[in-house]
Amino acid sequence: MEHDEDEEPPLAVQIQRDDDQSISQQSSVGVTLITGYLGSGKSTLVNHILNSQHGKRIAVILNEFGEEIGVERALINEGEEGAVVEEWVELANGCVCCTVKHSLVQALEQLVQRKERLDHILLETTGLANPAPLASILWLDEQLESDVKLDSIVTVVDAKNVRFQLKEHRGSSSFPEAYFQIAFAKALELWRNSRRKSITLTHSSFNYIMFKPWQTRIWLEEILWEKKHDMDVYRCKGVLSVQNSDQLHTLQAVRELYEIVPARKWKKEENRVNKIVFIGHNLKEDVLISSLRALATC
Ligand SMILES: Nc1nc2c(ncn2[C@@H]2O[C@H](COP(=O)(O)OP(=O)(O)OP(=O)(O)O)[C@@H](O)[C@H]2O)c(=O)[nH]1
Repeated sequence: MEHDEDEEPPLAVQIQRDDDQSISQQSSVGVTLITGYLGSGKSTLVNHILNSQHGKRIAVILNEFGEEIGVERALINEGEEGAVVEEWVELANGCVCCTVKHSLVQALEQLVQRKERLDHILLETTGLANPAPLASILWLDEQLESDVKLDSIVTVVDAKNVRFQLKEHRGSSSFPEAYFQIAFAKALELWRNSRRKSITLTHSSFNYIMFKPWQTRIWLEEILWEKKHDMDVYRCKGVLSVQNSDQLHTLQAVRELYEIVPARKWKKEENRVNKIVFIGHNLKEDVLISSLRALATC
């Protein structure tokens, strides 16, 4: 091949780089996994983070069992200014550590591809999630590796009930979720000093009912305190439409402790619904439904 000795070599051209863009492409978004047993205070912690003045753009991924959808989000108040949550993703139909892994990966991919870059992602698991498979998704998935990274696993522990939760499974061949959640934690949040069955009371006929809070309290106390129907209710949570109130009320119970409190105003476009989730042993759906119906007709 002949070379023209006089030919000038091509000039090296400086590539103009948008520094901000290159930095943002290099750095990955941190994911904090918030785990902990049923009713330990995960949503309360998420609420606290979202309402703190940190100026960060945070997305929240909530994992709920199918029928709980909508309840969990109602229990987390978005900040007064409304801009604290950049994006909500609700993963339904199972536990994120087993059956909805694929949706989690998709949700993470979508979040990191957003035009507006996120500063952080909070992933709140169900109370019965084992964090190990989740940690491995966030560590090993090559496609995700460059965009998201596992920042930490925070396990919220209910100091009042943790001993009971751990003892309950002693001697059984399977480890309880509570063990795994604590074993994998980078940080333990100590709040408040076997598979369970979950029943969701949600029926179109309940949606037009406006409950009286004092009657609802009596109904709940009969179930939780007096064990009137011989059910072992570990956790109960829900949203209620209450008489003479424009506020959506939330119902929260962990064992015998419970509260029914106004959370926020019902939105104009929103249907006032009633939805209550029970988690425990020996739950009797027919008894719960009939006693709740009786309450509504009082
Ligand atoms: N006294 C007290 N109550 C708390 C504390 N943290 C949470 N709670 C209450 O415990 C109940 C359950 O709290 P959540 O934050 O909904 O618990 P969770 O872990 O998200 O519950 P699940 O999603 O069902 O697993 C609510 O009534 C909270 O108000 C705490 O530090 N002290």
